Amino acid sequence: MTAKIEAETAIQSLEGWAVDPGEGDAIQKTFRFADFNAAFGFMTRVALMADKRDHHPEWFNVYDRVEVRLTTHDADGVTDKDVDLARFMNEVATAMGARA
Ligand SMILES: C[C@H](O)[C@H](O)[C@H]1CNC2=NC(N)=NC(=O)C2=N1
Repeated sequence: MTAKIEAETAIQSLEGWAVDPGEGDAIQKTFRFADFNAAFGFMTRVALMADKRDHHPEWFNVYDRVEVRLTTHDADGVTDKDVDLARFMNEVATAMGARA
């Protein structure tokens, strides 16, 4: 199993990510896109990679906004799997023209 790491440590190398202030160890980020098409394109690309890695995001979409929360359920906290998926999301979001 992947080892648990501090959420504060996890976000250090991740542009735009923050420690989730809610219950449980997790990291979070809200992505904004040009429209629903771009937001859903982002979600589609991420979903395929997440399933391939067997590591799935918690997320919520309204129109051009995608709110993401990452945690590793099996480890009951944040792990490198979350860091890797967060980094992939940042790359895809940039490619999809996400707003800063
Ligand atoms: C059985 C299956 O491999 C596990 O439930 C996987 C699926 N996706 C997962 N996703 C996340 N975010 N955390 C997990 O611990 C996890 N575990």
